[in-house]
Amino acid sequence: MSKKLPVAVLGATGRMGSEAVKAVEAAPDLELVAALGRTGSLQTLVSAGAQYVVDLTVPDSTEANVRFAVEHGMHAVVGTTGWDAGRLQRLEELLAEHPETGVLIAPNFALGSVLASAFAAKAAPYFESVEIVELHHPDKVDAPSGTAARTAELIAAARSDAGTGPSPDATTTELPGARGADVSGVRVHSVRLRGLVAHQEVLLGGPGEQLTIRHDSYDRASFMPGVLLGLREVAAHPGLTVGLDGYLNLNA
Ligand SMILES: NC(=O)C1=CN([C@@H]2O[C@H](COP(=O)(O)OP(=O)(O)OC[C@H]3O[C@@H](n4cnc5c(N)ncnc54)[C@H](O)[C@@H]3O)[C@@H](O)[C@H]2O)C=CC1
Ligand SMILES: O=C(O)C1=N[C@H](C(=O)O)C[C@H](O)C1
Repeated sequence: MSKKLPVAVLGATGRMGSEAVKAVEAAPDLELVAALGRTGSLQTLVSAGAQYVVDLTVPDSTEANVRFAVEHGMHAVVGTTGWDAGRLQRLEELLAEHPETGVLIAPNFALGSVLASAFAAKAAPYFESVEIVELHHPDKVDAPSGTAARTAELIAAARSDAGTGPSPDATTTELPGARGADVSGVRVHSVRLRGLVAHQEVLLGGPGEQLTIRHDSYDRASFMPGVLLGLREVAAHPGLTVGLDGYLNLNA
C-alpha cells in the first residue's frame, strides 16, 4: 500500500473539526499527525510532519492558518468561511510564489449542496426572480453563510452571462434588513434556529410558477466525504480552487 497522507486538522475541538478528526482517523489512506485547537501552535504542524492541513476554525484565523501552511509547502483544504475577494486575491499572490502547492476553499463540502448550487445557477437565467433563504443553527457566527454567498455569486454570474436583468422589486419603504442582504444583486435571507444544522433554499419565480431548490444537511457527517475528497485531490490541483465543484466534473 502506498504511504498514507499526513494530515493535520485545525479547529479540531469544534463541531466540524471533531468530525473531521474522526473521518481522517477512519480513512485507510490518511494519517492524522496533528489536531490543533485554538491554543495550539502552528509550529506543531511542522514538527509533526504534516503535508496536508484541514482548516475548520473561525473567519478571523483562517487566513493566517492557510498562509502558514502554504509558506511551509503544505496543501490546504479549507471549510472555514470568511474568504472575501481581498483574502482570495492575497492567497492567489502567495500561491504564485509556491506553484506546487494546492489550496481548496470549499464553502460547502456536502455533495448535495454543491449540486444544489450548480442546479440553481443553471436554472437562474430562466426565471424573472431569484432569492436565497439560508437556515442554520444559532451558534453560527457569520451571516450570510459562505454557501449562500457562493450560490448568489454563481447565480449572478449565470444571469449576467445570459443577459438576464435584475429580479423585480418595487420596495420603496423598508425596515433595515427586511429584504435581506444584497450579494451580487441577489437577496439572501438568514434564519438562525435551534434544532437546525445547515439548510438552503433557492427560490426561483416566473409568471405563474415557482421552482424551489432545497438542500438539507441534517448531520455534519454530510460534510465528511467532501473533506476526504478534498484531501485526496488537492495535491493534484496546484494553485487556488474555490468550490468543491472544481474537483467534480459537473458538466459531463
Ligand atoms: N465548508 C463546509 O462544508 C462547512 C464549513 N463550516 C465552517 O467551518 C467553520 C467552523 O465551523 P464549526 O465547526 O461549526 O465552528 P466551531 O466554533 O464549533 O469550531 C471552530 C473551532 O476553531 C477553534 N479555533 C479558533 N481559532 C483557532 C485557531 N487559530 N486555530 C485553531 N483552532 C481555532 C475554536 O476553538 C473552535 O473549536 C465555520 O466558518 C463554518 O461556517 C461549517 C460546516 C460545514
Ligand atoms: O457554520 C456552519 O454550520 C456552516 N457553514 C458553512 C457556510 O457558512 O456555508 C457551510 C454550511 O452551511 C454549514
